[in-house]
Amino acid sequence: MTQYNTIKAKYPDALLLFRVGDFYETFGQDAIKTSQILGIVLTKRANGEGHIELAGFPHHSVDSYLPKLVRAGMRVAICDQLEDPKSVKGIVKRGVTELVTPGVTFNDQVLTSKKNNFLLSLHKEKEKYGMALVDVSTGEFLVSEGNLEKLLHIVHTFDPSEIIYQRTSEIPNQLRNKNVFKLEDWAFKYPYAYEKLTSHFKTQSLKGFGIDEHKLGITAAGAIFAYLVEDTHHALLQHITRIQVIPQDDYLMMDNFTLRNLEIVYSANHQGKSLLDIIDKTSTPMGGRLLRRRLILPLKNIGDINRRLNLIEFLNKEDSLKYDIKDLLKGISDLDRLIGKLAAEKISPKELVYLRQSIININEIRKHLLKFPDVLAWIDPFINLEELIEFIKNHLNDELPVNINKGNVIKEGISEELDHLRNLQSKGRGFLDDMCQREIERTGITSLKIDFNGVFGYYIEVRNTHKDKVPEDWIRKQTLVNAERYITEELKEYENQILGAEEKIGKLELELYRNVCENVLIYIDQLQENSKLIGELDCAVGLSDLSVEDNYTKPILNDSFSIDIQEGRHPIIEKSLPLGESYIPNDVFLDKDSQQIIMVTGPNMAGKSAILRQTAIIALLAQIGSFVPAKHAEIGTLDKIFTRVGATDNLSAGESTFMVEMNEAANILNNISDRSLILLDEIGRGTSTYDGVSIAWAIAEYLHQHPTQPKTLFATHYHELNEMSVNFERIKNFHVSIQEAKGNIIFLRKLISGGSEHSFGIHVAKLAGMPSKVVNRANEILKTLESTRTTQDSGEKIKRVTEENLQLSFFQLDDPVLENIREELTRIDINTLTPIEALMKLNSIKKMIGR
Ligand SMILES: Nc1ncnc2c1ncn2[C@@H]1O[C@H](COP(=O)(O)OP(=O)(O)OP(=O)(O)O)[C@@H](O)[C@H]1O
Repeated sequence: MTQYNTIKAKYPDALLLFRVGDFYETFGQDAIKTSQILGIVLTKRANGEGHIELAGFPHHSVDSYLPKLVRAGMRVAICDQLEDPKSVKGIVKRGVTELVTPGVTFNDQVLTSKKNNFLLSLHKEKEKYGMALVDVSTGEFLVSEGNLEKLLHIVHTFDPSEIIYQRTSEIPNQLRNKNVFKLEDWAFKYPYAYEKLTSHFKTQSLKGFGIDEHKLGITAAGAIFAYLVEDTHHALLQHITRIQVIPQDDYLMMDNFTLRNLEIVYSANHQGKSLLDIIDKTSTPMGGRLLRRRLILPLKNIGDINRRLNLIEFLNKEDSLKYDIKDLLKGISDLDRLIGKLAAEKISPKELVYLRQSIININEIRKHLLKFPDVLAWIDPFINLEELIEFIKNHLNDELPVNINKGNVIKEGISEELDHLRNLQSKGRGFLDDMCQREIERTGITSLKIDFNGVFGYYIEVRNTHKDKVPEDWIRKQTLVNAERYITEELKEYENQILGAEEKIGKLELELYRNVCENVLIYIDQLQENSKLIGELDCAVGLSDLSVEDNYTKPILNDSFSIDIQEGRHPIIEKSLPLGESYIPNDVFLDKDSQQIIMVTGPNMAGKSAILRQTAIIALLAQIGSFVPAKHAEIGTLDKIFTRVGATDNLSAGESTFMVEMNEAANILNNISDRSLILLDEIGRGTSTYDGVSIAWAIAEYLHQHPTQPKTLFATHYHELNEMSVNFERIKNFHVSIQEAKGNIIFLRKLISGGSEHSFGIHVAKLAGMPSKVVNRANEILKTLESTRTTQDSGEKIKRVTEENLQLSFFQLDDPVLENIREELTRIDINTLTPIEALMKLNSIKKMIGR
């Protein structure tokens, strides 16, 4: 326990797995947590005066238990026995060999194959943040700098599993619910960072990486090295071969709200699907991760986008080639992570087999592609790794065990010594059989046998009845009840050789295996390059399949300021419609100069939001270089997409819904550009009608008059906004059509030019099962309101309707009650009252009169 306490004191924030014999044990608070998370038994053991809690599991189960602990947000320090217990007297030396944290792990069970696992390091100076991101499992290493908004955008985009920051600085509120870890100040020093990075990359300066200017980013990156090497004991980082700046200017920007609202990588509800879920048909982890990255960082450069599109088009045409490639892709493992494990000396022989197979498949793909030289215009050539394949083939056996200790990894003919020892080992059994036979003949003891145990080694066993026939040169070693055990000189010598051989074979194989791994590591750059290309090719193959299966077309990207989509569809909704229903495609045309803002009105449930979102998603898919769900799409490239939806709840952030709505709208207005696409969905609805209409009107006006003239889709129930098109030439009215039949409505879901008069909200309330009393009363009020052309006097009208239709005469009531009711009624704002609130008000009025 003294040894345990000393080690534990060095890792107060981590859960310490303490190796004791064949078990990993936890003690005290760690044991309580471990037993809760893993559902294993918690025991107590006497400890000095009191008791200490204890929970443990067999060491071989660590691979299945460790991920559960890390997934539960634990930092786990693995403390191993550093020497062979057989070779020492007293307490065996122990030490922490690895600290596994949510953001630093190679464990396949903790990692998600199609998602990067980033660790983010933050360094703040004044109001500016330096950020560095590393995925230790794949070797990606990125830096960036910027204000809080940029930081939040990076966090949302890269979704780090863990954040490290300086002990003396404050973590922004918005990141408090993440796994955060404070690091000592010394780790965040620029000279330290510069030295660490240049010595890791073996360069004089960081100029070659284009990050030299990013002082804060470099400082944050240095802290990553401190954390990996000093804190978590991951010093073997050869697979981190470069550091890159996140070039934000190259990408189409979407803020957090937009990423969420368009359900790009996460669906809004648990059962739902995200855009990524719908379009991801990749076969490899590299392809899956790249597609995710592309979706959150779409391109702006038309040339780069077209390279991607042309590759998909090519694959669509070359069907049989695509089929062959897809088959080969399926046999390619997570090359990036295998390379990571190789560098960290954590790769098992079995995984080396996967690596070998992956390279073989890549080589086959390379050969296929060589037949089509045109492809080189769209994807860089794969590097020929035939030599490496040969090397692995020549050094390792075809079938390899999971664990190197199982042996039989290195091929015959590689090491003379190994072959000799193996020979000795395999001949061993025959030697013993021969000796046994010889001794039986010499002594006449027919039941004599030769065996082995851990205490005496090899021995000859003779039953007591034959004791008298034992020759003199045998040395007695042990007496049993019915038998005696002997050793001989010959047996001892054999034992020395054979036992030594086994141990030597183990050691030698391990050494040779490490050698092989080191030699494979020489090819790290080529392997990483091929892995990157596989990601790109896999993305293209997946998107090609998607375009064929779901009838997507190749978009045309240009420098114009318009978006012209014909028969566009919403890719997620079209996949989630009930059987038998098909998505109704729609045309959308937006142009900076002629049709800058489209005011979309139409009944509730008609499909207004769907049209807004599909327009953004189609543009976004086009800019990641994917075909799009439309008959025809011409997109003047966008640099920003903004979306705002009126009155979404954000109570958890401690802000009123309307405040959030206005905050976010303000953010849009302050950041627009001439290549922005803005979706405003019922903006203003979170306040009273008058305020709402006024704000919505003013926002639309502002966007119209803004020199950048950003393209905007504006869905609204404020039909008053249709009047804007009279005075604002680039605002055009459209509505989503419905058909009325016998008091019911049929949703046609077609976007048609012109405004609409009704919202049919009451009809939707009826569909939703609202009590008929409320529905009827709402219809009554609606009729009166509709007879009023202007909104100004509608309140008056409602009041009149209310007074005329009340069945209860106020004059029958006592005066104080009457006063209260009058007051209550005057406080009601009918324009913002929902049917449910109306019912509740009615109920409270009833209570006032004692009913
Ligand atoms: N073009 C379409 N084809 C088929 N179904 C559609 C289409 N557009 C929308 N829908 C269906 O109608 C539902 C409602 O659409 P949406 O949310 O866009 O309506 P809305 O007009 O914005 O409604 P509200 O004004 O109440 O917010 C969608 O969830 C989808 O199931």
